[in-house]
Amino acid sequence: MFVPTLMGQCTPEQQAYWLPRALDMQIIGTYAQTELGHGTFIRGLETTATYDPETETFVMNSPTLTSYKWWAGGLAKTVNYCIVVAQLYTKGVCHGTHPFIVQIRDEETHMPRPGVKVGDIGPKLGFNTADNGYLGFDNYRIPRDNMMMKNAQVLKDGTYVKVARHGKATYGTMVFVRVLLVNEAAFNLAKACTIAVRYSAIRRQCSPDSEGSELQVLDYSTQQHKLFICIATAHALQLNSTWLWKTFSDTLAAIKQGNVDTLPELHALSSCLKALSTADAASLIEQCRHACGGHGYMMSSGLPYLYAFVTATRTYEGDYTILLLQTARFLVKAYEQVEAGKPLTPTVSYLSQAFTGKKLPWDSSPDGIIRAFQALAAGKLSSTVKSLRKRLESGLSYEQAWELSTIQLNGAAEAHCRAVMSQNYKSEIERLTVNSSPNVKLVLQQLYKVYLYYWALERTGDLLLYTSISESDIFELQLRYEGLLKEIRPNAVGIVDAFDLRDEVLHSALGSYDGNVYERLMAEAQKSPLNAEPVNQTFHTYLKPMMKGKL
Ligand SMILES: CCCCCCCCCCCCCCCCCCC/C=C/C(=O)SCCNC(=O)CCNC(=O)[C@H](O)C(C)(C)COP(=O)(O)OP(=O)(O)OC[C@H]1O[C@@H](n2cnc3c(N)ncnc32)[C@H](O)[C@@H]1OP(=O)(O)O
Ligand SMILES: Cc1cc2nc3c(=O)[nH]c(=O)nc-3n(C[C@H](O)[C@H](O)[C@H](O)COP(=O)(O)OP(=O)(O)OC[C@H]3O[C@@H](n4cnc5c(N)ncnc54)[C@H](O)[C@@H]3O)c2cc1C
Repeated sequence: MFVPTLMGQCTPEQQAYWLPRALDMQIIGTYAQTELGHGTFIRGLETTATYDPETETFVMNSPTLTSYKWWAGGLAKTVNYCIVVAQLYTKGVCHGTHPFIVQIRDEETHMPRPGVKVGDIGPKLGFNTADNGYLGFDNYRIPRDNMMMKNAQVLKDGTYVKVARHGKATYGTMVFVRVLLVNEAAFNLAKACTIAVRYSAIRRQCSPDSEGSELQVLDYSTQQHKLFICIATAHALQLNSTWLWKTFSDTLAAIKQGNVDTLPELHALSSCLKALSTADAASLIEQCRHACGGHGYMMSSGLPYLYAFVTATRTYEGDYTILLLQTARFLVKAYEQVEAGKPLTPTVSYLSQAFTGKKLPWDSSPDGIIRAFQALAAGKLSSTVKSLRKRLESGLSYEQAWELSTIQLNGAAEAHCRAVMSQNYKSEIERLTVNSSPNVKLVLQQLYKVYLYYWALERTGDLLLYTSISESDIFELQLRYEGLLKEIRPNAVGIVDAFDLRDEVLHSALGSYDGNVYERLMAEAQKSPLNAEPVNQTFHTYLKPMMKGKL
């Protein structure tokens, strides 16, 4: 995050100075925004940077315990520079949060600079190879030039000048990383399902008839139900990530030309896609672990590491709930635009047809299911806005009415995101398989249908509310879904092999290409320190005296 922020928040002159040093790793940096007391609410950050025109420096201070920076990766022991997000004061006025480049350690000795308090925050659920740190300042001075001045400037005499065309321009790095995290979710989920599918082809358990041999667990319908949605979701996330990357690049190009019109839509999309992709990836990686039974619980399966790593992505760079609520803000505005007969931006354009007051006729084709997901999102949005307005009519303030409606707002944003993801999944497959063989097309479409049927069956309650789906339609969809799992089964191992992940990347005794699961599990077990000696010292110190009644 250090380098992208240098690129996004510095003037060309500042970039010319800092970027080569960072890219050559003459300096190592991190992004220190979150504090002990505040992560989500950026405007509530307490670290201060007060401009002193006499010395042309900013004085950095951490006025309270809760103002200490907390969490930045590499901060504890590795980095010597930081991007610090602090409340800017000049001429006695607070201008809100701004980013500053702050040297925290000596470039030669690596000792913390006087006035800097820095350390490690301690062990975490995962990410324990990263020294996430804390950081506090006591009247620590940095040169005026170290304020990142692309979007706002403080002149030598302390005059504050706003440059950016958009109020949230300084939040740009977060948007960028949210876009990258969708790709990261796809990659890690692909790893988990490669491990679980390969293992399920090796693992045999139970014999349905007394004569036959034990089945590969991959042959069980329930196992296919657990795993094939993981493969389909990895594809869906990968294709959505490519699409989102293009949307991001187009918006960035427009901003460079001075046009910020598409930023709100990009923010709404990157927020909900980051939220849903990280949450889905984390829960499906856990499902892959369940699919590997007891051996999935071994660290040597690789799955606990993956889960611990990915579950953090649901929180960092904007918590799941918070980001869905950002998308909900955008959706409520879109609803108001429909009411006012105004045009809508592309990803919400489906709303313009959606508020008919009638249930959408059910159609179980892939296009029909996408339209149903859109109807569901529109229906939820409409009910949410009704609740919001009812609360406003009862005399509540907008903020109070909004807060009471946030459960519904999150539901509407989730449904909208699922509809967007399904639509993108379909159009990207169509685009990418124009010249593919019929067999490749068939397999990709089978997976795509698994995604649609799975989520339609997960949301039958909502479909009953907002479409004309009947009990027999649901029954028929369930049978089609189960049939599809059997069609995919013969290709399942080939499909995960096609992720093309080397054993070194998977790092798993269960998921290696050669399938030598039991040999690898035993070899990993031999590495346990407890196996280094036949009798452990604890036997002599504790067990034996206890057994002899001498403890
Ligand atoms: C094909 C793809 C190729 C890719 C290549 C692949 C390579 C992959 C490998 C790379 C791996 C990448 C992995 C990287 C890992 C890095 C590790 C990261 C470690 C973690 C770091 C961090 O966590 S840093 C800290 C992050 N913190 C947060 O995210 C805080 C969350 N909070 C917020 O963002 C905001 O405070 C907020 C959204 C909650 C709200 O802010 P605020 O209170 O100030 O605003 P309002 O709610 O009042 O809203 C006002 C108005 O502004 C709009 N808005 C808010 N944010 C933005 C924004 N970012 N952009 C644009 N607009 C924004 C908001 O919607 C409101 O609009 P209205 O019009 O008024 O409604
Ligand atoms: C592994 C890891 C690495 C990180 N790396 C960095 C880093 O390099 N740099 C950095 O600056 N930060 C980093 N962070 C911090 C991270 O960005 C924050 O933890 C994250 O943004 C969530 O903020 P928070 O911890 O304040 O959660 P909180 O906001 O305190 O959330 C707690 C709960 O309250 C809910 N909540 C909060 N506000 C609202 C609201 N308005 N409405 C409804 N519900 C609400 C949330 O949904 C959540 O359930 C990292 C975090 C982790 C876990």
